[in-house]
Amino acid sequence: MGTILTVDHLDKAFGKKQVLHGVDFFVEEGRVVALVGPNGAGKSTIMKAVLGLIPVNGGGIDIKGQPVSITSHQALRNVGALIEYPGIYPFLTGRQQLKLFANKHGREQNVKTIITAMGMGKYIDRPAKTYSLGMKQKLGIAQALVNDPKLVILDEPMNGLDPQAVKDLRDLIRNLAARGTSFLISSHILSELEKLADDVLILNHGHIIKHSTMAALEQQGGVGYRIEVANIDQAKGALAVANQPYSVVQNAIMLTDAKEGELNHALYALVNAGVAIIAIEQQAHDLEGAFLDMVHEDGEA
Ligand SMILES: Nc1ncnc2c1ncn2[C@@H]1O[C@H](COP(=O)(O)OP(=O)(O)OP(=O)(O)O)[C@@H](O)[C@H]1O
Repeated sequence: MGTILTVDHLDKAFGKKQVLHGVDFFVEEGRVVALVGPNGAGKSTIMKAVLGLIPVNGGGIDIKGQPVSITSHQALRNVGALIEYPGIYPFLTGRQQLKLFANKHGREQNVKTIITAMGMGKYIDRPAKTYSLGMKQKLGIAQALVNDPKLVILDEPMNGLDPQAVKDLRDLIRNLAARGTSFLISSHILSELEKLADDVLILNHGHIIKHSTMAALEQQGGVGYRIEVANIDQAKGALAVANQPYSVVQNAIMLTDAKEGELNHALYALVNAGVAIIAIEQQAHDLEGAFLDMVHEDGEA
């Protein structure tokens, strides 16, 4: 699989404020790439630049060998996007709007397919002014997908969606990616993208501070364990003697980011001290923690 999007040393300033500093990354075909970062990190600015919506001060954007800029939009024919708020015409129905966005070729079928895939059949023939926030968001995503683009750029697509809609959207994106569609998806909530993304770009203060696969980031997040004990004070004493770092939540010992052998070491110390162990649970990988550590180390308090 080749590269569909290359962002090369992108610089952007708004007035005197430098917002992007030499941003470099690429998106490969069929990959779902998460663009993650705190509020104001520059996620939307990158997306607007990739879509040729704002001028940049340096660097370049290339989609499948063609440059994109504020004056050069040819490469965007195969790109679908939802940036910030979906553009909705209140007096048109959802279906009428999708038809407006859909290319002439295969219009009827593409519109029907996306309505079914997004589960919008019940309300698609009502005027959009009667839609809830989540319905409008889904319509915006459907507009981005209706022409079966090769690259899809979605800024905070899960905003306003209920848990079922979030799951449906994830399934749809994974299916499209399996057929070769590439996605660049922003969020400041890493856990939201955990089940969805193949690759992660972490942006802080306009710098890419990490470009990694989701799998590698999960490893970095480390594994945690929760050890429930009968007597928490006795357990704390035993772990202190064994020099084992831990934290306490109610009547349980927590080992966060546990290195190999650490669980054994802690259990050995507890059993040796006669502490009754009631339960041991493995905690999910602490991705959010890994993300916050990286941003914090980079200088975001
Ligand atoms: N049109 C503009 N004029 C001036 N400053 C701007 C403009 N657009 C964005 N900025 C500034 O650029 C920085 C990056 O904004 P951007 O919207 O790209 O961040 P973000 O990572 O998408 O944030 P969020 O998670 O809050 O959506 C912020 O400091 C913001 O105030």
